[in-house]
Amino acid sequence: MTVKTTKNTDLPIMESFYTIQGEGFHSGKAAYFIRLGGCDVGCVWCDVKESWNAEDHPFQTLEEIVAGAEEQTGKMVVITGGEPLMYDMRPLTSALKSRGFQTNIETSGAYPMTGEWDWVCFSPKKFKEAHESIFPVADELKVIIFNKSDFKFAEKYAALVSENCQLMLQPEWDKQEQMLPLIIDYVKENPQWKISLQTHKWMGVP
Ligand SMILES: C[S@@+](CC[C@H](N)C(=O)[O-])C[C@H]1O[C@@H](n2cnc3c(N)ncnc32)[C@H](O)[C@@H]1O
Ligand SMILES: Nc1nc2[nH]cc(C(=O)O)c2c(=O)[nH]1
Ligand code: SF4
Ligand SMILES: [Mg+2]
Repeated sequence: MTVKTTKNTDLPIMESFYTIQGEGFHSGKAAYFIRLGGCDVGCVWCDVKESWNAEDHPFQTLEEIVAGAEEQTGKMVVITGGEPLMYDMRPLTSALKSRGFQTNIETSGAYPMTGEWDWVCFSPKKFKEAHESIFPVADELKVIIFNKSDFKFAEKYAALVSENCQLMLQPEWDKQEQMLPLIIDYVKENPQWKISLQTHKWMGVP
């Protein structure tokens, strides 16, 4: 019998799945998602509240996590959650990169940046201030538009990220009908922004 011990590089994993990146700059590409358990940001409209309590999700070793990625054909991995930056992301990203994976992260930026990333999608939240370490390394700023005041919130972060950061506005899923027309008008007036839709939900894939 082998006894499973918990190492401090183990991580709580809610789910892992090979799908199509539905959102943002890499939308439409095949990607293996690894969803970490644990988030204390508390977005009222969060579409994955089951992820919040880390204790609900079993720990996996780095070897187990990477083995799951290696079962798939694609080489792009998206680390999401929950809030991945609640954990030190150096061991996981280094293990993935040493096996030739592209490492992408979806994060609120509410915790200090750790890890070795090929693509950083920064989605700031009103519910918990972002840590300044994310501003220079964000490749993509993806702001969720839940109400009109979120355009001003988006511009506040656009001024903080680097000049070549991609600027994306994504309607909150349940507010799409009201917010999408406003987003369309906004992007026409402010063409530095692009629209991001949650296309996986339209396609009926995870
Ligand atoms: C569930 S979060 C997990 C990663 C990280 N905690 C974050 O918020 O970036 C993944 C992405 O989904 C977005 N998101 C969450 N709930 C949403 C909703 N109801 N409508 C649109 N986007 C949503 C987040 O802003 C984030 O960009
Ligand atoms: N297909 C798909 N694309 C996504 N892009 C970001 C997601 C996330 O929850 O982080 C997500 C997701 O949950 N599914
Ligand atoms: S930060 Fe991300 S996972 Fe956490 S509550 Fe907000 S949307 Fe959900
Ligand atoms: Mg999602």
